[in-house]
Amino acid sequence: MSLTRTLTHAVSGASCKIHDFGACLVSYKTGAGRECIFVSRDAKLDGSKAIRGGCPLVFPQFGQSGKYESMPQHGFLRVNFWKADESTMYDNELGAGITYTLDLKDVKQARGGKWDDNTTYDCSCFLHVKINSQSFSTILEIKNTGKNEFEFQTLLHTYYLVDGKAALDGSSCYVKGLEGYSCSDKVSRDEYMTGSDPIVIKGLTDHVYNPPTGKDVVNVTVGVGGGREISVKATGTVGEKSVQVSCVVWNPNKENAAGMSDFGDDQYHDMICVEPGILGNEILKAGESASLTQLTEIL
Ligand SMILES: O=P(O)(O)OC[C@H]1O[C@H](O)[C@H](O)[C@@H](O)[C@@H]1O
Repeated sequence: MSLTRTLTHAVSGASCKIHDFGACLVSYKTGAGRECIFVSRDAKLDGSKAIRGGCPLVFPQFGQSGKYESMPQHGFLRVNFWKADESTMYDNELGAGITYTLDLKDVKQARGGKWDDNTTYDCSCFLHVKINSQSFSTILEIKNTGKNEFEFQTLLHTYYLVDGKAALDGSSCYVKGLEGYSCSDKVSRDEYMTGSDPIVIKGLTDHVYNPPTGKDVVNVTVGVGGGREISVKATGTVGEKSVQVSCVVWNPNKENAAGMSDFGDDQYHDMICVEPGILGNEILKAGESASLTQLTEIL
């Protein structure tokens, strides 16, 4: 049985592939057939490890916070099998789409800390994927189905394919639109405000950009090599209110690529991760839902 489902938008010819493990979007091709998503050639696609590439889903923690330290990095969504809800599939003039679901009771791997087998929390997660000729969107929705509120972080860890091995060429691979954000550099431990220069990959890059007060949405333009650009817009809600969305920019560079068994030593030239996330330790009350929406348009 194949673990990957292909969705095609008949009118435009655009298509995407979604892997059941982690409901990971592992390919999006425009109507003209251009691939936009990076997946490592060494990625494990058999459910034995989080997929190295695509759009891994992060929840209830980003990274390895002290609070849930017994839970593996980035939480449990990316390392469990989700169910495709075939009743939600559609393909019409505006686009094609499908919804995947994961209930906490079906989470077999990476439970831990406050989310271990004795947890007092419960949740159901939904990933809505939509594609059309020039864009794809992923909406991650988390519903608190338990009796207790919980604190969480969530993020869409999207790996974009960079053409022409240009990830380290700042003239064609960059992120614009994060001016005035506060940057937390996880490598140097520096904290600073961004200026007007685009963000470029100079070496090992692991930056968390938090927006200034009053700015909730992420709206960036990403250079992905060969003079091509994409637009990434992201919004977040918790309950009825809109919340601030941060943006992580990551490239493992030579030093970290060498240490990853599921990433080709030279492949850091071929990708840039631009990862919108709700990282403010929001509280999700019983019965409420949170959502993180990412819309990527190929310009
Ligand atoms: O290796 P992973 O667990 O997939 O994490 C890959 C990367 O994810 C994010 O971008 C984090 O900011 C990085 O610190 C981390 O290295």
